[in-house]
Amino acid sequence: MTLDALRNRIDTIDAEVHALLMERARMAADIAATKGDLRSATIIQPDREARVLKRRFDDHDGVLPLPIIAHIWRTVISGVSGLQRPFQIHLSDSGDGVARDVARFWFGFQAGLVPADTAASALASLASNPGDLAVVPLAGGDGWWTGLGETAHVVARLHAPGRESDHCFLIGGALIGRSTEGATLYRAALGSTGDVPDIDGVDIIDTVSGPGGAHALIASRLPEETVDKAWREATGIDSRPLAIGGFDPDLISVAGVAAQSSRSE
Ligand SMILES: C=C(O[C@@H]1C=C(C(=O)O)C=C[C@H]1O)C(=O)O
Repeated sequence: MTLDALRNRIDTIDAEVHALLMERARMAADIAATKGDLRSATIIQPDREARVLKRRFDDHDGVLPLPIIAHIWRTVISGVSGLQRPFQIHLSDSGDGVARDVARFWFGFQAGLVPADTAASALASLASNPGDLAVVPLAGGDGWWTGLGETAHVVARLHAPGRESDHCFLIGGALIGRSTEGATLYRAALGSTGDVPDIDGVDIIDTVSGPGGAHALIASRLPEETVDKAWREATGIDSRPLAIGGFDPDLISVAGVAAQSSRSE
């Protein structure tokens, strides 16, 4: 085939892909109408978004590396979500650009980013803008996650391709759907010694100690009651671990595989 003929074929494919994308985007209005109240946490649903993305990863077979597929779909999902209810992303960046990279990869360049000086101020912005999201790096160790609970919750653990050791948490305001699949995250009190218990099926993600005592950020796929009982037994503390969100470990591991495949190209 000549170059012109090949380019004509690309033009035809582009028109088809574009028309299908617009058809998907037009569905946003019907979907929002079905969901009813626009001020509800059903508008942006991290569980459904994760399932859509994982289906693309599972079906993937072709020459385009997975991170490109992930980025395209994340941009589309972000756009379709924004058509239902506009939102902004509050960024707590420790100066290394990790949170910004993660936000751009997962939400595209069209998403409005609002820089925040600290994780705490990004979370405070969610309290006054409950339909917004925040991207906050775990690194830094100031235990910002102790501020999660009523007005904000973890909806995903993310990283940008090629930066898979730099985890960020995606935090949703009160009007963002809660993740119910995968692992639940808890804020759990530690004893005065700060000793961290070793419990099967419970991962310790971070610890912090401050004026309010020592706390651990833990993740588990076990039922809440099981985590509560095991934690109380192991620490001897009469305090229920507080669920502060969840994330899908499978999603991040698939994205990790995606990142590796891009590096080996
Ligand atoms: C379209 C929906 O709304 C949002 C957009 C999604 C998408 O573009 O696939 C998925 C979940 C929601 O965050 C939906 O709930 O299905």
